[in-house]
Amino acid sequence: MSDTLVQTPSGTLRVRVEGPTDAPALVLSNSLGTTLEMWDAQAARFSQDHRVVRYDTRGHGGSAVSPGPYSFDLLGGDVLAILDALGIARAHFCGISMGGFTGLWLGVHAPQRLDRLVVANSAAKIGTAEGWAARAALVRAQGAAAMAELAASSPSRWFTEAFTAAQPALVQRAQSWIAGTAPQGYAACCEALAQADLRADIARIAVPTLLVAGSADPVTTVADAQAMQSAIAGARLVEVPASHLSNLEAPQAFDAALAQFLRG
Ligand SMILES: O=C(O)CC1=CCC(=O)O1
Repeated sequence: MSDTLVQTPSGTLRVRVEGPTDAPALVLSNSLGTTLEMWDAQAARFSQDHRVVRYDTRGHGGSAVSPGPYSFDLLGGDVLAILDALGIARAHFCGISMGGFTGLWLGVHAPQRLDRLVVANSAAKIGTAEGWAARAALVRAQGAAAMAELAASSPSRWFTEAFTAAQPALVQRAQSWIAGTAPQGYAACCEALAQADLRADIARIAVPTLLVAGSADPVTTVADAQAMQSAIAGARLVEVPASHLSNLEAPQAFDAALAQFLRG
């Protein structure tokens, strides 16, 4: 499987494209501390009838670790650069957590590039500015040691205890993504999250929107998704039996919700 490197003025982005070139495009955007591989199951399924475009968010995986702090103007602009490079005028977009926030940004700032928007396990304001700033400072100060700690504690943020016990290989694979994330890139994304707040803006989102919430998500809660549903006209909300990385913990429910929504 070969990846494409898309050039932007501030570094390259690792992009993987699968599926028929003339099919509707579906962009998949990863969460903090993961890579485009988090979407393997969804890419296998949806590339049957979509041109699936997934990428490593800046600072992650094989994408540039450009100097931070980042912002969602930058991370959203990266998606537009990918669409431009691939000659895609409009796409469906599905992002999870930080990737979901990128989707909200696109819904507010670049709706002309979106067909349908899926925002999974996310919120118009994720966590607190202080919490993200503290995490970024720790990672910048301690580097690899801090990333190892974050990898060790990631199952409690990402998965239910039952899933962690039942699926150790998958959980270890997810931990390998965060353990392999460049500290400077991770910190720069935490700094973007610290500044990110679209609560006053998401009412402007007019593209058809699906919100996916994990019933056991301690990071971005069902209440966060309900608040977005109240703000975004016509938004649908589906709750799946999972914690934060719901596409990994409940792929059948996640994929069914996504497939039904994309069918229109
Ligand atoms: O802190 C985490 O690992 C969970 C998370 C918050 C934003 C995101 O993308 O992941």
